[in-house]
Amino acid sequence: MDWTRGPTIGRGSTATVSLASSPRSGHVFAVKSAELHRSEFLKREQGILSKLMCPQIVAYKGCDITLENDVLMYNLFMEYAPYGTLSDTVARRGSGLDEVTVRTYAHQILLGLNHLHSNGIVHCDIKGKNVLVTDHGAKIADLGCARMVADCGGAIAGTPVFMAPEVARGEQQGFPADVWALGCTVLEMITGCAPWPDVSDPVSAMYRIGFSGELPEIPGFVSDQGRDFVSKCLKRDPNERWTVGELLRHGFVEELGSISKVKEIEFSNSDSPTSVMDRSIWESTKDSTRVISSDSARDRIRRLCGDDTTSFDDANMPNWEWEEEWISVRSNGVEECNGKTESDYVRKKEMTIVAAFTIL
Ligand SMILES: Nc1ncnc2c1ncn2[C@@H]1O[C@H](COP(=O)(O)OP(=O)(O)OP(=O)(O)O)[C@@H](O)[C@H]1O
Repeated sequence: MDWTRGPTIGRGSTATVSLASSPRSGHVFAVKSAELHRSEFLKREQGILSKLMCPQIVAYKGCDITLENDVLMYNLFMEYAPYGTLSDTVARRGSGLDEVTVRTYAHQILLGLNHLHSNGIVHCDIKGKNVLVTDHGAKIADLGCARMVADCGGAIAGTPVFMAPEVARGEQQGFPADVWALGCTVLEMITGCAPWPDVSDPVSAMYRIGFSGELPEIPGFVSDQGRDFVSKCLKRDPNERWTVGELLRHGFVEELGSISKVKEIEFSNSDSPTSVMDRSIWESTKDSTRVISSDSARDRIRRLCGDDTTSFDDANMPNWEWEEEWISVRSNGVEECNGKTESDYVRKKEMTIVAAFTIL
């Protein structure tokens, strides 16, 4: 497929996301790209996203490999979310969202999680920055950390302040860990801040979450129903935490206003790009934090402080071009994502520990 790369609309720790369009159909979509030799997360995301079809999960539209400025790029195509992430929505508001909106988004995230969990997939990195907002509501995105629950043995992944206690301790990361992260995401929507706002770095966040016995604070102004919903998500013992199925029947999300009400509230003053002609570029996600590790919590936390940590700080980040112009991209004969041609270029590399973090 021929397609045209547009302006960059987001950057994460593992990839850059651009607007894209197909000259033939005129369709606009998003393309998430990484240099081929650094595309492990993106390929994993493609493998999972391509098997899913759910209105509350960002829609997969294909993938390819391109040669751009002599660099092989792995590209994952997906539906374009014109309102950016849930965190962007909260930031535009400048404070927390009203409760009807929070309930609506929480319900949609639950529906997306229900689809993942019913297919045996744990997302492992639910947070406002990984939920996209579209005309059809909230959609779960960034499945780069996702995995089959059966494969959740040793490795843990995610963003420290959204980690469940058992994840921070390096013990397990199953479906209940996504539910904890959902509770944190609801708090993010309510307060406008990530949970544990007083922790200054990922290491202390993980110690505190894993070993202190504390819970993130629920503000006093939250309704009884909202407080109860968040409390059911934020049980420190994963066996006591409610499942996604149970939460879908909780009064906080069971009866909701229509999505058009949310759109009216949230999108009326939106400055997000709404068409391919709008060159607004969202803020970079520099404060995004992801840790993947397969050793014990204490070892891992110690390692995160030490020299053998692989840290993708600014100096180590891929040198992404921030395209200001639309660029025509052709697959250059390397069209198969999983075909033989790719293996000619991929240097297979075992990655047991990846820690990518900046100050929260
Ligand atoms: N489909 C999309 N439509 C619009 N914007 C998007 C889309 N996908 C991603 N973005 C933007 O790009 C940013 C980075 O995307 P994403 O989180 O998937 O990358 P990542 O490298 O996996 O991030 P992380 O740092 O969490 O690992 C998002 O925060 C969002 O602003």
